[in-house]
Amino acid sequence: MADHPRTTTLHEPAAAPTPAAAPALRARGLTAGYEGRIVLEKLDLDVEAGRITTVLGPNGCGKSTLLRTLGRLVRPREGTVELLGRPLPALRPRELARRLALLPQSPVAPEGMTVGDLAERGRQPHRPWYRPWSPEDAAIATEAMTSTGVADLASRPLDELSGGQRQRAWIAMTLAQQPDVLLLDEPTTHLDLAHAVDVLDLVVRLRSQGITVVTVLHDLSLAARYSDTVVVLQDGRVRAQGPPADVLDAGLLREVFGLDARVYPDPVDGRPTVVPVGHA
Ligand SMILES: Nc1ncnc2c1ncn2[C@@H]1O[C@H](COP(=O)(O)OP(=O)(O)OP(=O)(O)O)[C@@H](O)[C@H]1O
Repeated sequence: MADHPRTTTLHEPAAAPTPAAAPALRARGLTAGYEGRIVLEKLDLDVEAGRITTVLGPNGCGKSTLLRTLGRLVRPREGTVELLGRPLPALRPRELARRLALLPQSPVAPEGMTVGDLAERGRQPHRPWYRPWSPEDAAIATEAMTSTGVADLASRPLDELSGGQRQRAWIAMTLAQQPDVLLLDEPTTHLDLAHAVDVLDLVVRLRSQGITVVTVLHDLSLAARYSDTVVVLQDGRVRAQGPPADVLDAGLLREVFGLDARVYPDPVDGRPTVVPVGHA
């Protein structure tokens, strides 16, 4: 009997394409928080693959907690999270780190660590203990620094950089990790508008490489400009989710943020621009 040609092997799980409709992240009935405090309650969320999703909501509403739970830094009390169709608890730490990178709000590096050291750290999940540092690792780390504009700073210690340079160095580390899904918690904090736009332009480039990005932003107009989807949190649940133009209106901003605002469509692309007027 003739052999049938094999198109896939058991050793190449990545070759199996994710169905287009499958979300990159799926949370169901997610209840999570900290000792004595529930922050997210029975939250459901689908994050579309290959898109930019931005989580919005007032201070303390649980945006970071949501990102940390999606990234398995906080273990849910109830409910499930699936990453690319697989339950988070089923993933080994190294495998999770190859698929998902989380950049927290205020990451801390050991004293004296350079930008180059940090980018190299991103390669750790791809290097088993028995495999030495390879030219491929070096090329990927360099590419990550180049795409974030910090290659010239490779030998500089992080603690001698400006806030914007440091932020881009951390993003370089997550890129060297080559994740499918990138969670960025307030990546534009401390950045002036031009540098914030640089970081968000980079996020757009990552999307064009097929990376799913979930970010937290406070600037509603920037969120509207750069996001495919916005997710508005209130009382531990998703209050609204969809394209910015469908979600961000004056009524929602009043109810969720207690903000009186005028929302205008941009004359060029129709994306909403939020002009705050005062406290609602
Ligand atoms: N490690 C922790 N231990 C206990 N409570 C925490 C911890 N981290 C956050 N919280 C609390 O959980 C709630 C949600 O915090 P979280 O940081 O998720 O909110 P956030 O929406 O990201 O806020 P912000 O916009 O201010 O960054 C807050 O009441 C906060 O005080």
